[in-house]
This record gives sequence, C-alpha cells and structure tokens, in this order.
Amino acid sequence: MQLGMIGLGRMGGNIVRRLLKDGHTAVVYDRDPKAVAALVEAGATRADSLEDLVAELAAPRAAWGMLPAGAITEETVAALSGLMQADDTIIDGGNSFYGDDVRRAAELRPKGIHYVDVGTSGGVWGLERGYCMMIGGDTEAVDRLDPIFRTLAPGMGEIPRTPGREGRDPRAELGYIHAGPCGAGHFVKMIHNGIEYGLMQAYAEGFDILRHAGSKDLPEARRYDLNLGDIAEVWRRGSVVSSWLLDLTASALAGDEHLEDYSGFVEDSGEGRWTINAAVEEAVPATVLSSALYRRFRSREHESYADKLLSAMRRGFGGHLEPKQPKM
Ligand SMILES: NC(=O)c1ccc[n+]([C@@H]2O[C@H](COP(=O)([O-])OP(=O)(O)OC[C@H]3O[C@@H](n4cnc5c(N)ncnc54)[C@H](O)[C@@H]3O)[C@@H](O)[C@H]2O)c1
Ligand SMILES: O=C(O)[C@H](O)[C@@H](O)[C@H](O)[C@H](O)COP(=O)(O)O
Repeated sequence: MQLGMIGLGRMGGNIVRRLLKDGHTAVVYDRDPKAVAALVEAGATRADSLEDLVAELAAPRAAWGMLPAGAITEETVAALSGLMQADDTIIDGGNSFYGDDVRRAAELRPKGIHYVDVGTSGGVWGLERGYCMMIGGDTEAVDRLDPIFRTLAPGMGEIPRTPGREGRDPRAELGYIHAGPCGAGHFVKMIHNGIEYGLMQAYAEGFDILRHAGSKDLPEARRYDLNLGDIAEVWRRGSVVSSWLLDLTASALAGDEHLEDYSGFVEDSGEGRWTINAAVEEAVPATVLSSALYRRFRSREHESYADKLLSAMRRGFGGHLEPKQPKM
C-alpha cells in the first residue's frame, strides 16, 4: 500500500523503513532535506513540500504525520486539509493530545476527509521490534489502512497467547487495536505514557534505595555494598518485576552503574500531565502517576523554593538549622 509520511525523525524515518522492507511504497517529506535524502536512498519517493507530497499520492490518499505534537502538527494538519480531497485520510501518529484529534476530525468531516489518530509506542526500537499502535477513527478509514498497521505492528512473536481470548479481535494479539472513534487512540496512548512514568519512577526509586544500602548512617551489620547491575540482570530472569523498562535499566547499569552521562534532569512531553487531568476529570485517584509526574518537575530544580521554605519554617518553630555541609 502507498503512504505519505511527513516527519522523518527517529520515529517517522524508521516507520517508513519498516514499510518499505515489507513491500509498501512511501512518499516522504521533512523540512530537513537530509532526512528526505536518507529515505529516498532507502527506496522512498521524495517530496519537497506538502503540496508535492499530496500530488505524488494516488487517491484515496493516506498521509501520516510523525511530527512534534502541538503547533507543528496542528499547522501540518491544517495545510493538508486544504490540499487533500474527500475520502483521503490524514493520520497523526505523534503524541498529540486526544482533545485535538476530536476537534480536527470534526473540522475535516464536512470536507469528507478522514482523520485517524495513532498512539504509537516502541521508540527507536520499532524498526526491529515493531510498533504497538492504539488507533482512533472511523472504521472505514481504519480498516483501509490495515495493511500498513499489520506491517508496522510487532505481530504475535514469541509472546504466549492469553488463555480465554479465543474469538476476540485478533488485532490486539498482533500489536494494534482500533480503540474507538477519533481521539480514542491517543487517549489510550496517553494513559500508557502515564503508566510509563509510574513504572519508571518505581524502578528509579527502588534502585536508589539499593544504592544507598551501604550508607554510613546505617548500623554496620546492616550495610550492603550491592551490585546494582547484577540485581537488574537477575530480576530480568523470572522475577515478578521483569519488563522492557527493566531490560533498559539493566543495559544502562551494565554500561555505567554510576550513570555519569546523565544529570538527572527529566523532561516530559505533556502526556503525564494530560493523564492526571483525565484522572481529575473522572475523579479517579491516580496517586502513583501524579507523584511520578511531580518527581519529574522536582528533578529540574537544583534548589527548590518549597524545600527552602520547609527549612525556614523548621528554623522558625524549632530553631533547627540546615547542616553547613549537607550530605547529598
Ligand atoms: N521518540 C520516541 O520514542 C517516540 C515514541 C512514540 C511517539 N513519539 C512521538 O512521535 C513524534 C515524532 O517523534 P520523533 O522522536 O520522531 O521526533 P524527531 O524530533 O526525531 O523527528 C521529528 C521530525 O520532524 C521534522 N519536522 C519538524 N517540523 C517539521 C515541519 N513543519 N514539516 C516537516 N517536517 C518537520 C524534523 O525535521 C524531524 O525530522 C512526536 O510527536 C513524538 O512525541 C516519539
Ligand atoms: O511508548 C513510547 O514509545 C514512549 O512513551 C514514547 O511515546 C516516548 O518516548 C515519549 O515521547 C516520552 O515521553 P516523555 O517525554 O513524556 O517522557
């Protein structure tokens, strides 16, 4: 099947490569001509503009944006909506806010242009492992794109089948779902990322406690100089907490247990914030996920105003002074 791809970075570039390997064709555009050239070398057709890309695609067209969420995606969808025709499909595979999908789909509907949102997971490993996809949109458009999704998805692989799923939608076992109407795909991906924050935070805190088990503040008989790399490795094998995030943790620790390459400034793309907003709207307690999000904010402050205020109050009520040389 033919697909237009806009945005050929870490995700879009590899998505195109995986499609080409499976016999699909692609017309590619990126504002960076070097990114376009690399994909043309791999077998894709070049486009020098969005107009060019739309002109190269055969009707009914399918154009997938794999762009930074927010203004760039917004402008691209708006430009495509002026270029595409009834029965064409615009796909947003980036990490967009699901409310934006609902609005865009409604704006495109009078023109007869379909809009499909694809929450795409798998990161830079997707070329090899495949992408887990959470899809929102009308059934006609989603079903038409099925050959694309089937190629991009990981497939059954070696994961054992879940007993009791016989007769259910087989797409979930292959690594993609049609979650519901427009926005549902990104909604599910948003919660996936909220969970990702919580899981990551749990591993990070657990390993931090293990790392401090040798602290001089502990009774000598209960101090342990633990090998974190070995612990991560052994937990990968048969333990209850094994996971891909733990695999990545084990790799990082095998490279450098002291993590000297990192400052610990942890960014967030917005997905965690939207997850908490959704929890508030639904009045669902999301204690772990919100605490993981706030921990990311704290990671960016060297000296926190809130912590200073704590010290000021302690000094006020009890005359407690901060240590001259704080232990960190
Ligand atoms: N990296 C990941 O692990 C990952 C995983 C899942 C989803 N996502 C999401 O996928 C989207 C893309 O992520 P990425 O990691 O590939 O980003 P990236 O920064 O690696 O690539 C973005 C590409 O878009 C191009 N671009 C920017 N503005 C453009 C414009 N106006 N017109 C055409 N091209 C333009 C850039 O030149 C770049 O090649 C984001 O929404 C991201 O949140 C990323
Ligand atoms: O499922 C995935 O492949 C990841 O979740 C992916 O979407 C990406 O790495 C996020 O963009 C990082 O999100 P934060 O910047 O919010 O940590």
